[in-house]
Amino acid sequence: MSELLVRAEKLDASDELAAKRAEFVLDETVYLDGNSLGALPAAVPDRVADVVRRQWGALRIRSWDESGWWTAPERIGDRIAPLVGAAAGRIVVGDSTSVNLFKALVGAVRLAGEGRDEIVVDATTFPTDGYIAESAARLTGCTLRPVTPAEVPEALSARTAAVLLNHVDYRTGRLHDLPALTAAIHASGALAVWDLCHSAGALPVGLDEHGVDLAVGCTYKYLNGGPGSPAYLYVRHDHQARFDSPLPGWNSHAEPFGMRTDYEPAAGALRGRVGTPDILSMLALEAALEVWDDVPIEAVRAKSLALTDFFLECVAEYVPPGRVESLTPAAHAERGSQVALRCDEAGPVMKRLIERGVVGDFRHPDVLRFGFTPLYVGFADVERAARVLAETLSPARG
Ligand SMILES: Cc1ncc(COP(=O)(O)O)c(C=O)c1O
Ligand SMILES: Nc1c(O)cccc1C(=O)C[C@H](N)C(=O)O
Repeated sequence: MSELLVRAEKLDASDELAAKRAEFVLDETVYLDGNSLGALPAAVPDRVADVVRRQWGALRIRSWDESGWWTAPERIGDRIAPLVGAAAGRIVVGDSTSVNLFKALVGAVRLAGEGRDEIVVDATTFPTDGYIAESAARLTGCTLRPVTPAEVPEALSARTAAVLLNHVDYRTGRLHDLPALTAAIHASGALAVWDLCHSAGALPVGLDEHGVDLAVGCTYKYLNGGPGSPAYLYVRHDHQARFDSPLPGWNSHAEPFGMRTDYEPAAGALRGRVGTPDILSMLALEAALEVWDDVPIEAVRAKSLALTDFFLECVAEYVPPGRVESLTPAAHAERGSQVALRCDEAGPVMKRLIERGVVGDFRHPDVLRFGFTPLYVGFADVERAARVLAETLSPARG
């Protein structure tokens, strides 16, 4: 048995989160794609069956009250809140990340007020963020300034209304300095809008502590809510009374069943609601979030760093020199919960890895992406993934 495999087994034996794996539906596959679609928590199928058969099938319309359907967006928001460092009443669940980005960005420009007519956006961002920022800029009469996150401080000026950044970059896995960038944005008088898709559920975020103005995130990655599960919107407490959503709907009205022609926004984060929530997906997410009941996010972060450290070490040991190059920073303070390896022929290489039971993903043009979800990935999985990668890249051994 190799020295690394012996170490992997020791690390698994002392892993305080190891038992969590049993709360997920998994097989022999090494699943390193939870940064795209989280695995299925075992509690979800029965809950969904109950929602469909009893809540919808038997109770029908009564479930809006009796099964708590109407208040689900705020209730589930409160469940996500501690994972991203927010107090209750700051987060509302619903719609997609893309839609929430639109609400947050236009809302931020409206909060920034007169004279501020620029939106700064991460030029390396996940595409949807860039598209939404461009449209939000056009609709609000702002100019869009795409810059790299490192260039943000020098791009800020008295004209900046809002800055949209990713906490963790989807391609490289780089973790950006949310406290420092938020402070710099505030020093210029602008609002900070953060996309937490690749950090929520993988590491502490500290939204309230760092005074983040608005934030959005998806729930189908590290929060394991399921394909297309609803996203969320965070609105800082002292902005809530002035938050002017560009998508006001009857669900965010102060008196939804008053059916009034005039719009009066509800108080609190539920101002971020729009129309009828997607109850089946939302209640699947609620069941999925139960795995977090006894898990501190700090423990998840510690294991995540140990997993990515160990993966980088195994890759350095097993993979022939020069075949891959890590795009993910070595420094813990700059690393999310994934490792991105640049590799020639990355598409076919990932295809072969998947055929051999190691599932990561390929990102155009040359990136192998491996996501490490500490709730269900172990150290022996990591060793196996690096070993199979090495065999895949060394035809004589593969
Ligand atoms: C950073 C980031 N933002 C947004 C999205 C997607 O948003 P939506 O759920 O609206 O497709 C993703 C992933 O798909 C993402 O990685
Ligand atoms: N949302 C996705 C989907 O509907 C299909 C396939 C992949 C996704 C993803 O989430 C991709 C992911 N955001 C990424 O980081 O590349």
